[in-house]
Amino acid sequence: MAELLTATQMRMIERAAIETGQVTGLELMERAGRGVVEAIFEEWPELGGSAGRAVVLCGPGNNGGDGFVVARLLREQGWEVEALLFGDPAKLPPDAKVNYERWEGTTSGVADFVQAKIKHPDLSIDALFGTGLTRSIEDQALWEHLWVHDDAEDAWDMRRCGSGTDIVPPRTVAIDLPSGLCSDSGKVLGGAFPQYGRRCARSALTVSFHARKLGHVLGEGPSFCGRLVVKDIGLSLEVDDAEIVKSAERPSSPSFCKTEHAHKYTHGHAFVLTGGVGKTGAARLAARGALRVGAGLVTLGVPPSAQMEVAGQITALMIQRIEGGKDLSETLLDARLNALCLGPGLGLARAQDLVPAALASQRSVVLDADALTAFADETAALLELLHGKCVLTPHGGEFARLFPDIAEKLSAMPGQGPAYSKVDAVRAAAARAGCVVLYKGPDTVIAAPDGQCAVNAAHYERAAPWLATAGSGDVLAGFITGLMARGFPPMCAAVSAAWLHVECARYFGPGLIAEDLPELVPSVFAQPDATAL
Ligand SMILES: NC(=O)C1=CN([C@@H]2O[C@H](COP(=O)(O)OP(=O)(O)OC[C@H]3O[C@@H](n4cnc5c(N)ncnc54)[C@H](OP(=O)(O)O)[C@@H]3O)[C@@H](O)[C@H]2O)[C@@H](O)CC1
Ligand SMILES: Nc1ncnc2c1ncn2[C@@H]1O[C@H](COP(=O)(O)OP(=O)(O)O)[C@@H](O)[C@H]1O
Ligand SMILES: [K+]
Repeated sequence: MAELLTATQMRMIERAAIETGQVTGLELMERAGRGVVEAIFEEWPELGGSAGRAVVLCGPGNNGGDGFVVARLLREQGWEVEALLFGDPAKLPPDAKVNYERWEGTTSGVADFVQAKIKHPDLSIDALFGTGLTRSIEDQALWEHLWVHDDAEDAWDMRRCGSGTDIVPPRTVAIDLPSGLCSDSGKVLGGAFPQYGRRCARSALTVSFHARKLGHVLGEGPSFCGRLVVKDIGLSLEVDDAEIVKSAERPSSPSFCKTEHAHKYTHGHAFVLTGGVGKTGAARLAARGALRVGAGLVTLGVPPSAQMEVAGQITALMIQRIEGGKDLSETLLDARLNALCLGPGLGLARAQDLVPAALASQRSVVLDADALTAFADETAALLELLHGKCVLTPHGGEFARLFPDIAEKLSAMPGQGPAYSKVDAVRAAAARAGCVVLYKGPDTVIAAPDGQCAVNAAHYERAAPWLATAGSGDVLAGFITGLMARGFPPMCAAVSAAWLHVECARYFGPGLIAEDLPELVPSVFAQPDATAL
């Protein structure tokens, strides 16, 4: 699986490579700068044939050092380049200082920017702060220059008139991270000036090194990065760190494949509980999802009032009357019913009755939607009943109801970096719940109580905005239930289902509705090379 690194982990990898003599810090910086220039010409091939004009904003650390490498390499290609340094050259860290000296060009201080020779550059490069940003940017002159970078050309005028704040100007490049973004959380750390609000430099292209950082995929990060390119700088990823967060991808083991000689019960029997009459659609979507991911059998547990409604809507699915918790406990005496799904359209009263019976059975259980909300006022009681075979699938509102203190920490304005992230929050929630928690969103984070964690990012090449449609979360709950019925361990089921969910949406594209999702599973399964990006 691809790793998503924190700033500390990236530094560990870099340090290990330097200390074992594989490479010097200076060589890494050179490779980083070369990677940025390469990415720029890959992104805008039209810039390759001509000598353009570039402004490079360099910061006081190694991110600034990368900037000086880029400045030099562009100049070597005949570009007119102006470098601006925020900070004291004498205080630059050693490798950055060497590259400052190698630059041998004029370097203005950031405060002189208004006198800068190059107006409306072809490229504006943000090498101010990368993984070393630890606090908010308090220098107003610097902050205004970030705006100029962000606002290159006409966007500046539009913003001055108070509009166009979402416009991404052309050819702005961030080295490693857009300055102002916290590399571990994707939260905006930089610039808390009342007249500008809390903002971060927005770039059209972000070029990072070795691996994605968490801040590229979490929270607001993707909206500031533009396109994200990761360049190899020759580091190896052999870090034995259980803390490392993975990027969700197609499972290899257990895999989605079915063995040739198995029969339907080998693949498990999923049981999805529905709400009352007029409220059964969500559970039917989940059940269809469970069937499509390969559960051998799927049965809907319906209250008597909804029996006719459900019977008229299903074919391969089966139906079983479940009036209340007592019925459910009796039904679950059949040990073949091995994975349960409660929540979609269940209704709060019915959830309060059925969830304790479901959890007492010690089966694999997915709790979603109403099954979570029903316990908002008695979370302690729910936490008491949860066990290691459960998966909770809250969206933001449900998460805040179940874990209000954690949600508050997550939404607090960060003062210092690294800021408390969605990864921190979901890990804390999973540890408290003693089971897997999948917190939905374009940056879905999945964590287990032992700290394992994965992010299923629907961003960049994997953007899936059409998943924001009623009922798509119900299908996801069904996917997880179906995979658990098949014997996938909870964490693996949740990560695989989240990955599949986004792949289905990408396969369909615009116009997707929740009903389409289960029907797209065969197409995604048939694509051997659908990969995590
Ligand atoms: N690791 C690797 O493998 C590789 C890393 N590489 C590159 O190095 C970058 C990381 O470099 P880095 O650690 O020097 O941090 P960086 O982002 O330059 O900032 C630190 C400086 O900013 C300052 N500062 C912080 N916050 C501030 C604020 N709010 N307002 C004002 N100042 C503030 C801080 O000051 P201090 O906190 O020390 O007072 C310090 O001076 C990384 O992103 C990548 O581009 C590549 O070369 C390839 C290999
Ligand atoms: N912008 C988006 N990009 C990608 N996925 C999204 C986006 N918005 C929502 N999703 C996904 O869509 C699903 C919505 O689930 P949920 O909020 O429970 O809605 P519902 O209850 O209507 O099914 C989740 O899996 C979530 O991760
Ligand atoms: K930067």
